Amino acid sequence: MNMNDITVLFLGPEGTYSHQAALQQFGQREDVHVNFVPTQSIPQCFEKLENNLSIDYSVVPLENSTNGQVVFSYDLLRDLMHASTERKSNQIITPLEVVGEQYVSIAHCLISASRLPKEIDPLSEYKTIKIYSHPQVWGQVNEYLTHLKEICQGTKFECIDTTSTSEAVSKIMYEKNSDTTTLEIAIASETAAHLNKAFILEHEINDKKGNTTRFLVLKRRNDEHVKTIGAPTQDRDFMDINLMTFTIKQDDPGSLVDILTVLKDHSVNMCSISSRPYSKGPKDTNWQYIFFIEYYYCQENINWETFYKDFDLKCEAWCLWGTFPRNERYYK
Ligand SMILES: O=C(O)C(=O)C[C@]1(C(=O)O)C=C[C@@H](O)C=C1
Repeated sequence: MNMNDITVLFLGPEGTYSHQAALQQFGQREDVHVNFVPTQSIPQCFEKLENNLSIDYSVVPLENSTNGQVVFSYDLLRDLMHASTERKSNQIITPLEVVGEQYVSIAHCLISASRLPKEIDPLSEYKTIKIYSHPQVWGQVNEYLTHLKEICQGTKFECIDTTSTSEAVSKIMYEKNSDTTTLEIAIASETAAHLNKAFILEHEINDKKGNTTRFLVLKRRNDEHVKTIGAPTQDRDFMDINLMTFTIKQDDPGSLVDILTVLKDHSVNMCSISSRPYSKGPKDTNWQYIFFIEYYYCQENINWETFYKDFDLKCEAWCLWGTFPRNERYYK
């Protein structure tokens, strides 16, 4: 492999929405050769990037415009913060950082291994219909599945999780089902159907047209070799975003408000906030949370040094995941 090659990991196999995100981020590059490498799970996108120096980037889904957080990714960010031992005061320095974001349009199709006599009409003839897809998808096609169940009143439906949407198509194509009373179908993109030479029974079955998933681009922190890609630049029209996670002094009344007041006092404009359950160890009490915030990072009028000092005083622990340019697709 050439020194100028870069290797990008994504949730595979080819044809997933994560693959599409990786192509959008790196596919146009003419200065380097990009190797796109599929992996089997979102945890592997983190683990391999951290430990395998031949991997330069990972692209992971973060949130969907219809059904919200991709909890697998949120929890992996949380767990990595928790496992990291490098610390400056209350700031935790993780081995991975975020250097970019991507937005992919989600257009799910109902897919079968072979052509059915009449698109979706004959589905009611099956005793059982097994539908395979990535768990994130069920909340994106809820209304469609309800409608399908109404058409097929006598049919038993089973929704089966796969590691990705494209993997769902591979499953129905290559794992032969000899039971003629059971139909196995998948929900995935048109690209996944074409790559596997499968048949599309119905296009655009997601409940909301314009459904979009947001992805993060990760790399090893301070990896100079790949520093240039996705790093914030000064001469762009788009804003830079910071992603931060933090935990609060749980039993102090007003501790979350105190932290958010630091943003207000420094005129830092927050653009998202969410939380996930958090515990430091098996003996920890339930109902503790880690918070994820994003804010616009523009230099004008803000003294970032004092901002981070004040932030550090109010948090139990915090981690700055990186500064990255707001992707132009955000505005579409
Ligand atoms: O299975 C895929 O195709 C993926 O890339 C994963 C994923 C996700 O986890 O959100 C990506 C986009 C869609 O929202 C559904 C699934």
